Amino acid sequence: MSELTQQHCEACNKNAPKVTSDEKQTLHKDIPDWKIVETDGEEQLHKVFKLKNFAQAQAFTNKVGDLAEAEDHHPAILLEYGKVTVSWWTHAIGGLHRNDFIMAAKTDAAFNAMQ
Ligand SMILES: C[C@H](O)[C@H](O)[C@H]1CNC2=NC(N)=NC(=O)C2=N1
Repeated sequence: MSELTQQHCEACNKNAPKVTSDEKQTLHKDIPDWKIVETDGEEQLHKVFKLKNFAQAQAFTNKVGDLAEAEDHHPAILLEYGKVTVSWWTHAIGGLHRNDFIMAAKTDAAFNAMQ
């Protein structure tokens, strides 16, 4: 499990630093299944999680929501039957902050704990 799961988000404002491309490469190695995609000119982390049915997908969605509230860092989540798509990025800076990699790692851990 990535040691990012043990870390916590720092408060973000518009002056917070985006990850450099070196940091991005290093951090991505801890969460290799996440895709880095550009949406409306802003980089985001995306991953699709497959679950057994709607109830399981909803339970996982709620866990991710609880993590988000605990860290005051919030994702976009698409809940479908047997499938949850999670996207992390930092709205305040229009891109990726270290927080997003921490939250992606915590999301993976929450998923793994349900299996
Ligand atoms: C004050 C509070 O920390 C901010 O509004 C937070 C809330 N959650 C957030 N979540 C994400 N993903 N990006 C942000 O910039 C952000 N800002």
